[in-house]
Amino acid sequence: MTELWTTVASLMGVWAFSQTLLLAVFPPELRFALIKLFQRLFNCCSSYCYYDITEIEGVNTNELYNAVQLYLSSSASSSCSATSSNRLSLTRGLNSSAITFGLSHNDRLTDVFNGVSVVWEHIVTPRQSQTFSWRPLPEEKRGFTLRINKRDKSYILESYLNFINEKANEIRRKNQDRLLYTNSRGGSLDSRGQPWESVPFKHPSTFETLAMDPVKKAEIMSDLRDFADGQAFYTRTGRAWKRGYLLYGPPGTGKSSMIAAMANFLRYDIYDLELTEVQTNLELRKLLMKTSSKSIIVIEDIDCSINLTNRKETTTTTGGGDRNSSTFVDGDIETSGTNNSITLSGLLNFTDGLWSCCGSERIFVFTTNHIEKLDPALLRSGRMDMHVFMSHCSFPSLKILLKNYLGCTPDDVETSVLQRLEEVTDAAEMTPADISEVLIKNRRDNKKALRELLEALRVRAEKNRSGLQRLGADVEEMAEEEEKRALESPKEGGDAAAGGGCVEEEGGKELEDNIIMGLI
Ligand SMILES: Nc1ncnc2c1ncn2[C@@H]1O[C@H](COP(=O)(O)OP(=O)(O)OP(=O)(O)O)[C@@H](O)[C@H]1O
Ligand SMILES: [Mg+2]
Repeated sequence: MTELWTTVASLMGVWAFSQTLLLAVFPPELRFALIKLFQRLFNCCSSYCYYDITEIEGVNTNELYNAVQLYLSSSASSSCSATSSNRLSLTRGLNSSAITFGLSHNDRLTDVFNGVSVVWEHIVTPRQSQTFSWRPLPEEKRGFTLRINKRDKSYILESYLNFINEKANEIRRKNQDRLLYTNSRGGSLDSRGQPWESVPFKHPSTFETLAMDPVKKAEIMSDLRDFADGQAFYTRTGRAWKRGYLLYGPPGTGKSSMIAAMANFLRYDIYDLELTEVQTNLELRKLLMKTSSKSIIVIEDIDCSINLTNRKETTTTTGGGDRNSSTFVDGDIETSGTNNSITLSGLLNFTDGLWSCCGSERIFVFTTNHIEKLDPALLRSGRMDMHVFMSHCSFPSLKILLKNYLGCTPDDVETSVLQRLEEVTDAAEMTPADISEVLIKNRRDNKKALRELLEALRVRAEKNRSGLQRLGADVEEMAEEEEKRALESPKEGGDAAAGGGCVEEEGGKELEDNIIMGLI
C-alpha cells in the first residue's frame, strides 16, 4: 500500500515538473501549437470524429444549434435515464404554450439514427471576454458536440442533419401557437418591415363541431389531408403546391367557422386579407411575398370587398375614397402599366400567377354570400379547386348541433320529436347560426331546448310554405288578368301577343322577381 502511494506521489511530481518545464521552456505560441499537435495525433488515433455546433457563429445565431436543441428535446424528454444524469432543462418559447425539454449543461445523450449510435454533448463554458458586437452576447458560450464513429460519418452525417432539421421544424410547429395575421394597417410596414399584424389564433371551431353534411365534410377533410401530404405529387406533376377553396352560401351557414376548422385541422396560420385596405396590385404582391408556408390566405366576402366584376375594370382609389366607383382601363395591370389600383387580374395573379408560388403549401380561401355576383374568371376550374356550398341546416347537420350544444345523441331524443324535427328541418331553411341561437338560449334544459327548436322550425317552415303559396297565387292571378285583357281587346291583345311575347314574359318574370324579393 505504501508502495502504491509512493508511485502515485512520484507520478504527480513528474507531471508537475513537466508542466513547469513546458511553461518555462516553451513560449505561449509554441505551447498552443504543441497542444494542437497532440490533439491532431489524438484525433488520428481516435476512431471518432467530433462536430461542434455553437449557438452563435460570429454574431449570427446558428439555426442548426436551435434545431439540434429542439430535436434533442424530444429524445431527452422520453429518455431521461439515457442521459448521464437525471437533470434536464425546461424551456417555453415565445408564442408557445408548450414546454420543451433540453440537455442540461455539459450533459450527454446517446441517439440512434439508421441503426448508428451517436453521442451528443451540450457544452457550456463562460465567455472569456466580451468581443465587440452590435448586440450583447450571452455570458456563456453554448454549443453541442456530436460524436460519430469515423466509419459511419459518410453514411449518416448528411441525412442525419437533414432529419434533425425536419424534426425540429415539426416540433416547432407543434409547440408554437398558430397566428392570425391581418393587414389592417393598410400598406404601412411595422418596425421589422412586416406588413402583417398578428395575434395568437385560438378559434375553437373544428370539423367535429362544424355542422354540415357528413359526406361533404369527409370529402373536404380528405382533400385537405391529401394536399398537406402531397409534396411529392405536386413536385412530380409540376404544379405549385397550393389549393383554392371557394366557400359560398347564405350568412350564418359556417363559412368562417369552416376556415377556422381547416386551420385547426392542418395546424396552419391564417392570413386574413382585408382587400379594401390594399391600394394597388403591387401592394397585394408584397403582402403575398410576406406570407409563410403552411398557411391559409383568406379573402372573406369577396363580392363585397372590391368591385371585381370585369377583368378590364379597375377600381379607382383616389385619396382612399369611394372604392366602388369604377373606371375601365385597357387590359390588365401588367400590360397597361397602371400601378395605382387593384384589379381583378391583380387578384388572379395573386392566387394563380407566378407570384402565388413564392413559398409553398398554401391554401387560398374565398368566401361569398353571392356566388352569382362573381366574375366567371374567378370561378373557372383550376382557379378555385373546390367550390363548397354551405347550405341551410339539414337534418344530419342538426344532429351535430344537438350533440354539440345539448350533448344529446339521436337515441336520447324521443322518437316522435326526432321524427318531427326531421320532417320540418329542410322546409324551415334555418341556418346553423339561427339554430345555435335557440339551443344556446335553452342549453340548461334539453327538453325545453328541443321544444323551442321544434316550434321555431315549424313556424319558419310554415312561413316559407305560405310565402310560396302566396307567390304561386300572385303569379296565377297575374296570368289570369293578362288573359282577360287580351280577350277584351283582341286586336291590341293580338299585337301584344304577336310582337310582345317576350315583353309579357319579361314583365311576368319581373313581377315574379319583385314578389320574391319582397318575401325575402
Ligand atoms: N355549420 C356550422 N356549424 C357549426 N356552427 C355554425 C355553423 N354555421 C354557423 N355556425 C355558428 O354561427 C356563427 C356564425 O357562423 P359563421 O360566422 O361561420 O357564418 P358565415 O357563413 O361565415 O356567415 P357570414 O356569411 O355572415 O360571414 C358561428 O359562430 C357558429 O357558432
Ligand atoms: Mg363569415
